Amino acid sequence: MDPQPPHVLIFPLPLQGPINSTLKLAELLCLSGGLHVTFLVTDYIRRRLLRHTNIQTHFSRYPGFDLASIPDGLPEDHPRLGDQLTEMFDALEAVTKPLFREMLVSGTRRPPVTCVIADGILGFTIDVAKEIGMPVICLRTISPCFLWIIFCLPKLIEAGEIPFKDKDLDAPIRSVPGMEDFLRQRDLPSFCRSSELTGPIFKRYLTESIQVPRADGVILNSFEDLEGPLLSHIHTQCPNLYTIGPLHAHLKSRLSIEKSLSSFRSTSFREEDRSCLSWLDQQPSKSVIYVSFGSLATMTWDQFTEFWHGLMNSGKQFLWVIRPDSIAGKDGESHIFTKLREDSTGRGYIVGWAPQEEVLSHESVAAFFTHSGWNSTLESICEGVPMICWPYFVDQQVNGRFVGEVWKLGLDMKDTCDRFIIEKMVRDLMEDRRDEFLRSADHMANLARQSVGEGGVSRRNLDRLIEDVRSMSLRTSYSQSPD
Ligand SMILES: O=c1ccn([C@@H]2O[C@H](COP(=O)(O)OP(=O)(O)O[C@H]3O[C@H](CO)[C@@H](O)[C@H](O)[C@H]3O)[C@@H](O)[C@H]2O)c(=O)[nH]1
Ligand SMILES: C[C@H]1CC[C@@H]2C(C(=O)O)=CO[C@@H](O)[C@@H]21
Repeated sequence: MDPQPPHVLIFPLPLQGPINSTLKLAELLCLSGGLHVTFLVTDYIRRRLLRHTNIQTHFSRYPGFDLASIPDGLPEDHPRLGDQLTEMFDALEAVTKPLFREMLVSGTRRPPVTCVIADGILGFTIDVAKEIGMPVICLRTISPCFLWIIFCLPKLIEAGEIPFKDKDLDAPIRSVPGMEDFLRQRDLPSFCRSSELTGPIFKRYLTESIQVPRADGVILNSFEDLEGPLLSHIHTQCPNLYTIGPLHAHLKSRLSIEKSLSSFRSTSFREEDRSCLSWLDQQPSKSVIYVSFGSLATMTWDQFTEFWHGLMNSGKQFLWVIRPDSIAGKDGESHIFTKLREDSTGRGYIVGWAPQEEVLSHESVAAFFTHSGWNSTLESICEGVPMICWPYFVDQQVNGRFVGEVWKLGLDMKDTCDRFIIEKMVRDLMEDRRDEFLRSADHMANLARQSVGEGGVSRRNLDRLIEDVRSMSLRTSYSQSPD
């Protein structure tokens, strides 16, 4: 049989965070030339991408690119948010898995798919690929430090370190190699706490610790200078690692070489309020703290008021992203935020969704109050913006610990929400300890830039990934029924 032209089908977890970074990978593969790339999203996500982004116009420049979609088995009005996410995973398993298999074996994709790159939390994609003899590479859009904790879950259980028995959240955790000196109970994901150890999200991650090492390779959205010795630990589980991040910076670096290609306007499937950029233009240099907790995190009204008073009492200018669905019990009550904008006497500016990468690169932004989602963390690192971390769930707890304790790029405020602590941390980061954090933030930003630049390690790892995808495609021997 003649060798197939390499055709990669990329299947991200259908949520804003994972899609942001995976779309960057898709474009990097398109830029490499000679690869067909199918980006597979759910029908729900496709409609939102088409409504809120210029994805079709943008990718029309790549003849080998195709945006495909597949049902996720949920009703259109399902929130696909918060604690209903387990319903999303169940529906993907029950409804999407057989359709995904059919898509691969039916031969309807032209040219036939020769390699799958899928989010490692979607374990069924590995099962299907292995069943039909298709090469499969896992992409993990969460932090490598969290991925390593996932791989250590069996060890943590065996050592009796999870679930926590005495709930002393400052008690050290000793069963994660490479983190013995600084990991505490409170830095583990919330699903490790006894009430959730039998929950669906814990079981999903426990499965992941077995599934991901079955893949032919694992792609990490990070860079070797940031992760250091941790990668050698992950390597014991996944010998074929491609550390090619930060993906957003990597794509920006490649596009700057192409010159003729403008970068993607936005991958957000929420309407961005770009008026915040005009507000930032009116602020003095390095005078603003940007506050944003990602696409999934929510807070109570009490927590919101603590943040409001803490920010107002800090005396600093603040730009705050408050998604309409992010405050419990206040869903869609946007009039509250209009009034808050008036009450903040010009000190604060509130939007429902911001062009975050542009905000973080703006001259007036000095600090980032973040939930420590991995995309936000990398974006802040690349812009040299110090962080205050207020993690919500999954990888964010350990990300916040690495930012505060290991990389020294900011302060970790986890497990508290008090207006006086918020005020003090904002002042520390923007005044009293500003120079200390700026030095380490500038240094890490330079290392990030070098890793994705000409000759950089992430650049070389991407070249290896592309070569491996080509050679895997030559070996793809699974049988496909004719049209
Ligand atoms: O107003 C906003 C707020 C965010 N963003 C962007 O949205 C993305 C948010 O991603 P992330 O910071 O990773 O947070 P989440 O949306 O919460 O991402 C989920 O997915 C990530 C990657 O898998 C995980 O690391 C997180 O913990 C998980 O919550 C980033 O690219 C931001 O630039 C905007 O464009 N505008
Ligand atoms: C809500 C989270 C469950 C799994 C996803 C995830 C991951 O481990 O890939 C991290 O955060 C969110 O994107 C999802």
